[in-house]
Amino acid sequence: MNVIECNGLTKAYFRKNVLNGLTFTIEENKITGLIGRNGVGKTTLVKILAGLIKETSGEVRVFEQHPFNNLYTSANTILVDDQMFFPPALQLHELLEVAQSFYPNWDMELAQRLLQYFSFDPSHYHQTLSKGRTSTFNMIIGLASRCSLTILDEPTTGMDEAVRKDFYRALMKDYLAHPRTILISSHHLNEIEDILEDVLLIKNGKTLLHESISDLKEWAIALQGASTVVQKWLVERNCIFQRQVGKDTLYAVVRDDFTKENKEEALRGGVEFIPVKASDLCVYLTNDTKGGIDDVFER
Ligand SMILES: Nc1ncnc2c1ncn2[C@@H]1O[C@H](COP(=O)(O)OP(=O)(O)OP(=O)(O)O)[C@@H](O)[C@H]1O
Repeated sequence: MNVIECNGLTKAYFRKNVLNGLTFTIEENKITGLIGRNGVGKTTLVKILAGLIKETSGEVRVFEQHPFNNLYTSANTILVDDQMFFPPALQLHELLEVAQSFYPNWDMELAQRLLQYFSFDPSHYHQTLSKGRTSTFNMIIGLASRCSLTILDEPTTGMDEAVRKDFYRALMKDYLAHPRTILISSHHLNEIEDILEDVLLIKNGKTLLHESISDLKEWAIALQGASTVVQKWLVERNCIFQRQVGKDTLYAVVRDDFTKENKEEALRGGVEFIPVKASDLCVYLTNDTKGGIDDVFER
């Protein structure tokens, strides 16, 4: 079953389209990374999916229903981000009790164990927590709610390295024990790629790529060697990224559609084939220039 279906989804702010005909589906019980550059519309998209804002046009379905102001989808969806609002008069332990009354799959034991593990004082108030502690508490709510659709928008903002690692481990363990549909928006694909099954990459308000992480790792290949030789292999290929390495060596990333024979010939000519990390590929694909920041310094 598809938990999320978007078809030609657009969202405009002041007549300017942020989402521009976004089409994709997400199946149930998968962990998908929502990846895109700053300002591409990730938060806008997850707010639409969580029913907090309304699309401008196109179709959006969550659990086969329109999510905006929808009680069914909101009871089965949680959006964890740094804008989560909690009643300021309630202490942390009271917030857990309120959450328990709202989310049907809430696991109070897990929430309390995590609260203790991360050394929270249950009598503290949410608005007095530091940035990293706020993210950690919000993540506890996100995990313990066990919502069928769990959306995490930049969930590790402000967390230190140790807490980030604990968070991803906790997420993975709980997901394996209680599979659900998880959508994680993050700038740090390298940090989350080990736990992802799929990657949804957006650019210019559209789906640029929606692949399994294993396919993404083999989607492209880098060629490195003498510039003239590498250039020969770039003819009639769409070069995704290229960088001069040293005086006469070129590093170029292309779609990996080489045959075995092609590769053997290139290797004989001195070209080295280097795997491209999924996180690097996403950066290259979403760059507006082929050489990244180096282009700024080229004249
Ligand atoms: N309420 C709003 N009113 C007007 N413009 C908005 C509003 N919310 C977002 N935008 C604009 O929409 C664009 C997309 O913003 P959004 O926050 O969805 O991007 P994002 O991909 O989550 O960015 P980041 O990675 O930097 O968090 C930005 O140009 C932003 O300025």
